[in-house]
Amino acid sequence: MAHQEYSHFPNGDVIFLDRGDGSSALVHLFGATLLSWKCKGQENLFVSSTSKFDKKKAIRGGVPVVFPNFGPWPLGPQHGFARIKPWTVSIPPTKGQDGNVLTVLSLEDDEETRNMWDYKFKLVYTLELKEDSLVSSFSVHNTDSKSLGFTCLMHTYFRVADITSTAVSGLKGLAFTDKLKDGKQERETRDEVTIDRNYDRVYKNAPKTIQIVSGGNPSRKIELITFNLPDIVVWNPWEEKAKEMGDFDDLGYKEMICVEAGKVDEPVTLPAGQHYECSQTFKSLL
Ligand SMILES: O=P(O)(O)OC[C@H]1O[C@H](O)[C@H](O)[C@@H](O)[C@@H]1O
Repeated sequence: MAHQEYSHFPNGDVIFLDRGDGSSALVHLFGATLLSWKCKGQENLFVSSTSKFDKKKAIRGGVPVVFPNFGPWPLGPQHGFARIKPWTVSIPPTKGQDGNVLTVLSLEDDEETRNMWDYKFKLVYTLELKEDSLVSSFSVHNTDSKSLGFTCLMHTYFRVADITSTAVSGLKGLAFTDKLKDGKQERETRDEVTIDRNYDRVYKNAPKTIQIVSGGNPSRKIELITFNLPDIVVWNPWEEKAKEMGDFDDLGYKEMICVEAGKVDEPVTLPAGQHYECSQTFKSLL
């Protein structure tokens, strides 16, 4: 758990949001990666104990920000550069009169990003910690004089006590692409999506609220509420692929499920001077 504790990191690497009532969040400035979200003292995110934290490779776990490309990218690294850039704190964690804590991080184009992807942009990532929820708002500002196109996604690794008693509900009837079957298009027929092997599916046009329910000890029930992030990726590497990844705990697949809200099926085209707003909210129902 050390990688999810504020005291584990050198000054300046992470920021800590604390309501003082068991509700807290920890964000690493490398990739603006949310490492921890606790509600009533209970951790709800998974971070691999073998994650590198070398400020080169994306952090394996929490919520890395995927931008400007989801998946393999001919212009740069898989899932884009936002998750491997140092972000700036625009507003440090600030407690309001309601006890909620807000912070704002940002990332702008630089020589390195323009060498891969020749656009000027500004990303603004606002996190607001409430008693039983965390609201993460993401906006992409096109500060260039030409149109730009992108996909984006919040790559959330939810912690679960037991993957075999974990289910995602709200996906029934949705068309999905199975990335493990060469992008075959299928339709979900189950009320509750459960996982018993390597999964990598992109569900399209999901409802704005879905639920991740997991049993075992502790049990969890989390609502994922999205705005302008219509697609949901469900991923678990399972045993063999987890072992192949140098930064993934061999047995970690039993304790996580990635449920990733994104705008990935159809890219956003953003005219010069415009911005795109989207958000995801985690709400603990227990
Ligand atoms: O290993 P990474 O680059 O972090 O990607 C991890 C995973 O991210 C998403 O869930 C993709 O759908 C998967 O295809 C990919 O394997």
